[in-house]
Amino acid sequence: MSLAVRSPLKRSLLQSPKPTLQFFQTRSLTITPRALYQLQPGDPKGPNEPPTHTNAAPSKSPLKVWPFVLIFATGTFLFKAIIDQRKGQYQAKGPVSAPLSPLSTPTSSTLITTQHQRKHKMPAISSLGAVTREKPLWSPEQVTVLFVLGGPGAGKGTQCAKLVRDYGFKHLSAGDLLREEQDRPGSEFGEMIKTYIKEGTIVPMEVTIQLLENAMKKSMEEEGKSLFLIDGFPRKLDQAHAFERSVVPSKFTLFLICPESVMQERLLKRGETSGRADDNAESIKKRFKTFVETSMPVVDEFEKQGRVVKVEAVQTPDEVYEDIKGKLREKGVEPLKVDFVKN
Ligand SMILES: Nc1ncnc2c1ncn2[C@@H]1O[C@H](COP(=O)(O)OP(=O)(O)OP(=O)(O)O)[C@@H](O)[C@H]1O
Ligand SMILES: O=c1ccn([C@@H]2O[C@H](COP(=O)(O)O)[C@@H](O)[C@H]2O)c(=O)[nH]1
Repeated sequence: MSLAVRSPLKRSLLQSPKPTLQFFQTRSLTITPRALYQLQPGDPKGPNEPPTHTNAAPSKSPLKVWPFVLIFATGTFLFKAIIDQRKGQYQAKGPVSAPLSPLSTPTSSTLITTQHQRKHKMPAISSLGAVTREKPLWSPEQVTVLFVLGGPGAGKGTQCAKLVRDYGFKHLSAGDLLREEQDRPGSEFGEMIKTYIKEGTIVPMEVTIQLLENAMKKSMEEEGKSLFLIDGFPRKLDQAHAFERSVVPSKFTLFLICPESVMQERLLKRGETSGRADDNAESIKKRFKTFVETSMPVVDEFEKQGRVVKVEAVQTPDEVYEDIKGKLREKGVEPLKVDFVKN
């Protein structure tokens, strides 16, 4: 676009040498040697005295001014065109929301609106910079992450509670973080999260990854914990790639295998008391569909990379946990040692 605009103007300037020539001819008069010059009334009498006359004949040639006007106008036009083009790439047309504390990173005030956000009609997000990072924030030596995946109701939360007790992990449930953000007064994402959860679909990764990163930072700063169990995440390939690229590569994924009929029964039972908007037959059906179509490809990809530990999750919680412990041991992950002191 810029070429089409620039070239006719450029051509007209190049094809017309006259204005430039006229300009230098006019200027050359002012440097006429003093000896050839007759002193006029009003001319300065000394080197520090200004002239008092203004009787120089006004130039009749408009070409003296037009080259400058043309160059200035062209420059301004091109500058504006470039700025507008860049704005279109990075900004939404809609209103811009202010940063909000749990989702904002204090160092970044960048306005990011990705194609993804536009496609999903998300509001422009201030300070959700985590996913734009090209290098991971932490290395696997600094931070250990185990993902815990499985269908809805497979028992991820139940098993994570046991692992926290025995291994000293920090448990971060992506679903819990999203529900917390949904209920936070003043959250600009609350309504959006509510809709995604009710429909059993996956909240855009920018929000979930920023919530996780903020929670990880908090845990490291306040509790000194850098061993994380990330439960119910990543639920989609884009999340998996973005998290490992910009936050930290995971160590491996613990995957709980459970038939839908068993999970449905558990969720309907849980729904009697959980108060969760998605523990009902209609939402459960949608969650199962999302799990098969969107989340299983994540497990499949990690499995191809040899990074999945699979455990059957139909037995009692304690039996499932025994299997998990055995598999973790094979991977070199051991429980915290407790020394009992005999009296
Ligand atoms: N092995 C098990 N046997 C029977 N019930 C179980 C078992 N594991 C978990 N439950 C029960 O099933 C319900 C779902 O468990 P849990 O919340 O741990 O699953 P989840 O995978 O985290 O679910 P979601 O993905 O919906 O958060 C809970 O009521 C829990 O007590
Ligand atoms: O990475 C994630 C994790 C969860 N969600 C949404 O939250 C609900 C509930 O998740 P649970 O793990 O069952 O608590 C899930 O159905 C998704 O809608 C998400 O979008 N992204």
